Amino acid sequence: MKKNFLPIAINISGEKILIVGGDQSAWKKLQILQRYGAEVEVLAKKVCSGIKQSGVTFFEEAYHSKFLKGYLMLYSCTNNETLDRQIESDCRAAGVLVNIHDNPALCQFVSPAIYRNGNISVAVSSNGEDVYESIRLRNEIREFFN
Ligand SMILES: C[C@@]1(CC(=O)O)c2cc3[nH]c(cc4nc(cc5[nH]c(cc(n2)[C@H]1CCC(=O)O)[C@@](C)(CC(=O)O)[C@@H]5CCC(=O)O)C(CC(=O)O)=C4CCC(=O)O)c(CCC(=O)O)c3CC(=O)O
Ligand SMILES: NC(=O)C1=CN([C@@H]2O[C@H](COP(=O)(O)OP(=O)(O)OC[C@H]3O[C@@H](n4cnc5c(N)ncnc54)[C@H](O)[C@@H]3O)[C@@H](O)[C@H]2O)C=CC1
Repeated sequence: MKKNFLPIAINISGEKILIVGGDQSAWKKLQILQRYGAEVEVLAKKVCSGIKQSGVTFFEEAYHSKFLKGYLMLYSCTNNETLDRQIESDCRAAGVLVNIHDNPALCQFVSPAIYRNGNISVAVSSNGEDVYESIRLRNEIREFFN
């Protein structure tokens, strides 16, 4: 079935977010989430030094569904599609909102390209169909405001 993603703005203050995966994609995702003050934790077999030095709580372990307790949402940034499928199904069972960073077919929600200025956020999403167009348009919006 074709997916339809509804743009919403969700409060993350006081909520915990888990990133699975600990390399460059996870690092980029962490930096975006931290701009919104999210309380992020990272779980990966190997966590890169940038993430380790950023001060977030991290677990250098293999993924297991037992980790899912207490999170509002989870972003998977692994390099393993079989694992991502497992994570998606575990999250749905546990009631944790799930995003698989490079696989819209497995995403319960997708991440927009964001322009932020104080309380104003403009979020561009392509229904998960064309991320490059979302980024291009966000960059035009940034130019428009600056
Ligand atoms: C579905 C979605 C899932 C999700 O992540 O939620 C998704 C999926 C995919 N991304 C891919 C590639 C890249 N994505 C980025 C970057 C971003 N991707 C983001 C969102 C989304 N990406 C969601 C859809 C959003 C929408 O609806 O439009 C942004 C906007 C927000 C964020 O990640 O938080 C963030 C910009 C952050 C910023 O600038 O602020 C870069 C550039 C980079 O990494 O620097 C590359 C190239 C990397 C390279 O190749 O080097 C591919 C492979 C495509 C292909 O090759 O064809 C897929 C899979 C596919 O499209 O099928
Ligand atoms: N680096 C980038 O900017 C981009 C990467 N990608 C894709 O995204 C994926 C991730 O890329 P990178 O961040 O470069 O990561 P990477 O491929 O270097 O590392 C994957 C991460 O997942 C962790 N991991 C793997 N199996 C695990 C398990 N069972 N339990 C816990 N953690 C596990 C690893 O320890 C590592 O931290 C790859 O598939 C890559 O092709 C896509 C677009 C851009």
